[in-house]
Amino acid sequence: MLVADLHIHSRYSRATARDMGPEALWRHAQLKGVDLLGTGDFTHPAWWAELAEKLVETGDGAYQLRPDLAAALGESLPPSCRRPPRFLPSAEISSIYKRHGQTRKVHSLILMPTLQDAARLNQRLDKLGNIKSDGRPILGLDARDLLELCLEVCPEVIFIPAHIWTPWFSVFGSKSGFDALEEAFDDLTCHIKALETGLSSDPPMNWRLSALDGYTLVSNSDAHSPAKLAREANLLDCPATFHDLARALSLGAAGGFLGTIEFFPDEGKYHLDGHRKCGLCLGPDETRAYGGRCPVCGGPITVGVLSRVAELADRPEGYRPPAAAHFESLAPLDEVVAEVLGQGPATKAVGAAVDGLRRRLGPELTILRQTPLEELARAGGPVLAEAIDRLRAGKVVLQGGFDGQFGVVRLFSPAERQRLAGQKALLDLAPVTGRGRGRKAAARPVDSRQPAAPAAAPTAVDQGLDEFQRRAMDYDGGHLIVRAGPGAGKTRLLTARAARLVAGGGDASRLLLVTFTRKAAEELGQRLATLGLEAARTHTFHGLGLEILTDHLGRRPAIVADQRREEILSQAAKAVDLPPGQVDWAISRLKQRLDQRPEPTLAPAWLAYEQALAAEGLLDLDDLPRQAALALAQDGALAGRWSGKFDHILVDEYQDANPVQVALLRRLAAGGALVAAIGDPDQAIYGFRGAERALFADFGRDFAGARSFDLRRNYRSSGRIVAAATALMAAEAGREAYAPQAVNPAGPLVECFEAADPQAEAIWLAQRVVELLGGLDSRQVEAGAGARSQGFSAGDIAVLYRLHAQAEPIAQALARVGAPTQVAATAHLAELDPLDLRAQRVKLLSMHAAKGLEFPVVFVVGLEEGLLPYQPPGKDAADPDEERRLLYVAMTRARQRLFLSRCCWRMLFGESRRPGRSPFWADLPGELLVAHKSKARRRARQLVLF
Ligand SMILES: Nc1ncnc2c1ncn2[C@@H]1O[C@H](COP(=O)(O)OP(=O)(O)OP(=O)(O)O)[C@@H](O)[C@H]1O
Repeated sequence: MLVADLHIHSRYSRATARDMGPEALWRHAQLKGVDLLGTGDFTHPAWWAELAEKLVETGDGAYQLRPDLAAALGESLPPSCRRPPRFLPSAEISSIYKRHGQTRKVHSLILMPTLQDAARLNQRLDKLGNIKSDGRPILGLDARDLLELCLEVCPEVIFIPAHIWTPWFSVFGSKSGFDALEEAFDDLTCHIKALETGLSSDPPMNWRLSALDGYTLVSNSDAHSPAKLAREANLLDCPATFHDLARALSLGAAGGFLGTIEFFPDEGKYHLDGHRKCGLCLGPDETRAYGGRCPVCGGPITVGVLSRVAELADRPEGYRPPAAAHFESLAPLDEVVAEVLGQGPATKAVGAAVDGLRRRLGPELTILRQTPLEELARAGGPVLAEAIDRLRAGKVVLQGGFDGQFGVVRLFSPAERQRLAGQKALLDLAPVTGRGRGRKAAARPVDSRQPAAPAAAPTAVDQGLDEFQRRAMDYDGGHLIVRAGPGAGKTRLLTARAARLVAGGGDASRLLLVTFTRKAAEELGQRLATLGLEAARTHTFHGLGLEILTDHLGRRPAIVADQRREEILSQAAKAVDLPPGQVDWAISRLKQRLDQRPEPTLAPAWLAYEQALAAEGLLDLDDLPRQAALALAQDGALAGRWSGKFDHILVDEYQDANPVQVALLRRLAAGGALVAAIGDPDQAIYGFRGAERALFADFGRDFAGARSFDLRRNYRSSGRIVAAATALMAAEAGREAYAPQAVNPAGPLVECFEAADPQAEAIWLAQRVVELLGGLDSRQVEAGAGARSQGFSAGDIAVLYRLHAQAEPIAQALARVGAPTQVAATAHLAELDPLDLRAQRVKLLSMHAAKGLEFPVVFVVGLEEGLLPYQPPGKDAADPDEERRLLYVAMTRARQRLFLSRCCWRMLFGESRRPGRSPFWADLPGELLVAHKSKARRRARQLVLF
């Protein structure tokens, strides 16, 4: 028979013993009596490398410690315990994500046949999240998608939902789990063969759910130190190989799965309900009587495993399914000896006694389970024999654990213990009454499941457009321009208008939608497709230019490759003695206008650049819309074809238009197409690229007879966020009044933080993220983050900054707390793993890149002089009005929570600086803000921006 412990952690996981290395695992497995051990943490690159170096394949589907290492260590083991374990690559992954509108935190145990398979999985995971910062990585990947990925990498994978009942981090957990496996794993549920019951539940509790009948119930230690190995384990009657294990888990008894070694579930940290801070421990009935609220402080009671099982159970307590496997409840040997000796389990005396017992009798599990009582008495005295006899018979006194506090197993009553302390003998002791739980779960009727929270009723306005949006959607009297504030539903209006035009008899293929970025065009295209409008044309200005030019030339124009363009630019820059970057920017700006005329200082470079491109028959990207507009003006036949091509042209983000783009639109509309432009001049942030905000106001001049509409409602942000952002804009000198109105309630105050330095800012931010997510691991949960949970997932949070260089310390601080993080995707969508798009992570991106997006929670960092408005050294300061609009865009991305921060010290452009607050800070009304300040910290000099 084999003892298998499949779930442990290495020293690369948080809060683990330093000696959790392959050698110590090998040694302690033998002291405990474990034959087959999961390596734990194969996802961690350093641990994987150590395993690859120190383990060798057995040849039949498992691993063993390298013989030379084993030989060197063998001497340190008592001969009675020498039975080297085998290893299988294992890992645990924490998935934290939103599903069906709720934050889910689910842990999964994964076993792979070989380290090479593990490496292939790691490669994929590495792209989806941070697997380097912790042996048990946290990913924003749905547990179902994780299973899909594992199956893709290795169809034989063993995937086991871990400790399925723990409240905070499991598939059935009361705090963030599901009510059924199918809810979590959907179509892939059939690939799950086994469930790990965890320390706080034992098989009889699980037998109460008929839904679990088909699964093998496994138990593992989840050990963080060698001493805890095999505190729970599996008993197998099969060879110690991956495939035999997989077979046993899938077939149960028929495959050689004999049963499990269990903790008394009462000892687990979450067996009963309670509130540790208030010292309150409750049984399921009491929790219900208190309505789930702590009677001392009014906070939520942490509902433990017993209650949660009772909630989902469809069978009475005590039911035993016919196919149920055997199980034994034990306590660790050091705890038993500690009670016999009346000393703590970690004391020297207990350690020495346990050593002695192992030397004489063999591994700990053998002592606890199999050694005859007489032999135990001979080796350890009659009290020990009595203690182990009681343990085997389940005659123990239990005090249940609750809300993160371990329970207690006692083998002797207090009176017995007192007597023992005096006489060290047990001969005349009356037996303790049979195994009793501290509290029992009341049998609950089968149908007493809590009904699922009713989904929020859709409001009438949710289902469509409001009256103002509708008016703009329906208008067909000519050109129109819609001025709409942030969160006013511009995208919604755009697609609705397209759908309305087609529904009213329009031809979808004569509909053109124009956006500024490829990403926006792709998203819009997808939305239109869901409305059945695949035939509508969705283009960027560049894409449109390319099509028109292709038609004009009768072939696709050749576009200069990036590298060649750089060479040409640096040649051209030599003609004027300017840096190539500056020449690039100046040339690009010139090409945003039709009537470009370079300044004399730039003219030689411009000429050299244009001649070089022309000599090779190439165009650059800026040429596409520009040359297209020129071609339409010059080539009558072309103009004829294109000016009649569309009935309607819809343009998003019109405040970002430049003169070339407007010219192009005018030529396309010359045949009678109606142009509908939507935008928000307060969000014009691309002036530095040549966009001209004034074109918005000039729409009526460019498109005669245009009617203008105003959308003032803000559907996105809470009232205080809207008020703060509006005040920011209202402070701009000489600005016409424009006040969006929040549809949502006021919501919480905007939180502001003044940090000593970027590191302090990053740490503060990471702590807020931990709270918003309700804790990412059990330490954080037990430190109170769980109770402060606000129901957000990592994907709900964005951190926005002015310069990319600000991201680094924040990404590091987030990695330290284990938050799944993604620094602005640089890869093009097509290059990403499809799961990448689904992974839920805290997004770090520039304020510019956040344009058009929205997030429940937004942090805007670095509100300082020099950064906002941006003032690069030796160059002109950025336009302060445009910088104000940029902050406005950033703040208005937030739906529910907005955090603003700045640093009092920063290394910027190689200079140590003590920047004051951004001047915009003063424009935010104090009554909307709540301020925090960091304690003085040592400057983190290593944090250097540039
Ligand atoms: N009529 C409406 N009823 C309810 N919700 C709406 C309505 N119109 C828009 N919304 C919601 O308001 C939010 C903002 O909409 P959208 O992203 O289209 O705004 P936007 O005008 O493009 O904003 P921004 O310019 O700030 O990027 C979205 O969550 C959208 O679903």
